[in-house]
Amino acid sequence: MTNRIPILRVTPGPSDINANGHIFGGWVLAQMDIAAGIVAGRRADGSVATVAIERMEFIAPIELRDLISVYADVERVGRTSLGIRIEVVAERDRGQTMVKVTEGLFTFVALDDQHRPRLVDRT
Ligand SMILES: CCCCCCCCCCCCCCCC(=O)SCCNC(=O)CCNC(=O)[C@H](O)C(C)(C)COP(=O)(O)OP(=O)(O)OC[C@H]1O[C@@H](n2cnc3c(N)ncnc32)[C@H](O)[C@@H]1OP(=O)(O)O
Repeated sequence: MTNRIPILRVTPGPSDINANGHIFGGWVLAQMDIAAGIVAGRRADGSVATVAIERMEFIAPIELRDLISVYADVERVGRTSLGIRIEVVAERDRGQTMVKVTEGLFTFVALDDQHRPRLVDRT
């Protein structure tokens, strides 16, 4: 994990805290969607849209001062769709502690100019 390059590095803000004092799941889900969309768009060489969140697991809470790294990789290339696996790691205690906080598998569809599914080059 430590040698991999994250697609995003980001910190949550005070407005992202929920009633438990942790970060809203929706905030991290949005970061995952952005990172996975970048990877899917690169692989599909153009526009993509999220069609499904096939799996999403909140493993550990995110804290306000965490530095969040979002990793995303192409897991599957279909006819017009791509499966992107995402892992989110929180860095805390000035880099002393790394915690895997969420993981997920999102499906994207490559889009043409009319926003309809477009074939992805599978070679
Ligand atoms: C040089 C370029 C660099 C680019 C660098 C880019 C950087 C820039 C990054 C920005 C990245 C932004 C990322 C935005 C991410 C959003 O936020 S998008 C917003 C939320 N999503 C939407 O609004 C999409 C709404 N849905 C739709 O418009 C339509 O459902 C779609 C996506 C056009 C698909 O239409 P459809 O008629 O359902 O398509 P259909 O032919 O039935 O299925 C197409 C494929 O999807 C699969 N599929 C459909 N439904 C499902 C499902 N529920 N579960 C699993 N698979 C499914 C099908 O199995 C099929 O797969 P293939 O067998 O072809 O591989």
